[in-house]
Amino acid sequence: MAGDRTVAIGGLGAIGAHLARVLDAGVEGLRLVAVSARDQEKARRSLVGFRAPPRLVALPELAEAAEIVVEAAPAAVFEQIAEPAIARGRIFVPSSVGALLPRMHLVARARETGARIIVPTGALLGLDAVRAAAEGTVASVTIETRKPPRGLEGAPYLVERGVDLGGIAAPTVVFRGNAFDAARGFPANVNVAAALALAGIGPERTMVEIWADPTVTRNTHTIRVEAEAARLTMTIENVPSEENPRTGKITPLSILACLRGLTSTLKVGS
Ligand SMILES: NC(=O)C1=CN([C@@H]2O[C@H](COP(=O)(O)OP(=O)(O)OC[C@H]3O[C@@H](n4cnc5c(N)ncnc54)[C@H](O)[C@@H]3O)[C@@H](O)[C@H]2O)C=CC1
Ligand SMILES: O=C([O-])CC(=O)C(=O)O
Repeated sequence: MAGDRTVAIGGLGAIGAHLARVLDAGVEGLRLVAVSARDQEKARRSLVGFRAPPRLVALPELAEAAEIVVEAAPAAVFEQIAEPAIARGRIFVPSSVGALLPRMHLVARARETGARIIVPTGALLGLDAVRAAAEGTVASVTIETRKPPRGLEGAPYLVERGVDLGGIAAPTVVFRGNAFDAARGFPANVNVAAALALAGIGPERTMVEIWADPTVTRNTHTIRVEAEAARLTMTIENVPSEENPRTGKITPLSILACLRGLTSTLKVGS
C-alpha cells in the first residue's frame, strides 16, 4: 500500500527466506521490494508462489531499493550490505551482529548520514531489561551458550586449534572469554553475545562461555546480569531451524517483531 515502508533482505537462508515469505503474505505497514541471494536459481525457486515477488539484486543494491535493509547473510559479506545501507541513511537491521563489533565506525558513520542501526533481540531474550539495567550501574554480564556439537562445527576458533567435536560424549566448555573474542572465534554462533554486549556493558566486559553439549537438542542461552537495580537470570532454549542448525527458529520471528515495532502504533517493550 502507498505509505508502506519498503524492506530489502540480504540473504535468503534460514532467516531471510522465512522473513521474506511472511512479509509477502502481508504485514501491515511493510512491503518487501528486493532480496539478494548467492544462488540465483535457488532464490527464484524460493520466490515461487509469492504474491508480489521482490526484485533479485546484488548485495550493494539493496540499499538503493528500500528504506529498511535487513542483513541475513554470512558474516563474511556483512560490509557489502551494511556500508551502502548506512551511506544512504537507511534503517539497517543486522542479523550477523558479531560482525558489527569490530566495525563500530559504522555507528559513527550512521550518525553523519542519518542512518539507524537497529539490532534485533534475535535468538536471545531480555535485552529490554539489560538496557534498562545498563542505564544504572552494572557489575557484571555473562552469557552461557550450549549447543549440540554439530551446531558449533567449523567455528574458526575450533578449526585453528584442531578441536574435533565429533567424539564429544559429555558437555565440554570450548571457549571462555569476552564477547569480542567470542564473536571473532565463533562468527556463526555468538551473535547473541554480541547483541547482549551492545545492550549492556560492551564487548570487553561481557563474558561468554560456550559449551559443546551432546545432551541438549536446543541452542540454549543463559544470561546473568548483576546490577544495582536488579539481578537477572534468563534462559532461552531455541529449536534449531531445519535449514541451518546453528540458527534458532525464533530468529526470523524476532526480526519480524522488530520490523513491526518500526511501524506499529502500539509498541510494547523498550
Ligand atoms: N542475531 C541472532 O540472534 C542470530 C544471527 N544469526 C546470523 O544471521 C546470519 C544469517 O543466518 P542464516 O539465515 O541462518 O544463514 P544461512 O546460511 O541459512 O543463510 C545465509 C544466506 O545468505 C546467502 N548469501 C551468502 N553469500 C551471499 C552473497 N554474496 N550475496 C547474497 N547472498 C548471499 C546464502 O545463499 C544464504 O541463503 C548469519 O550470520 C548467522 O550467524 C543466526 C542466528 C541468530
Ligand atoms: O541460538 C541461535 O539460534 C543462534 C546463536 O546462538 C547466535 O547466532 O548467536
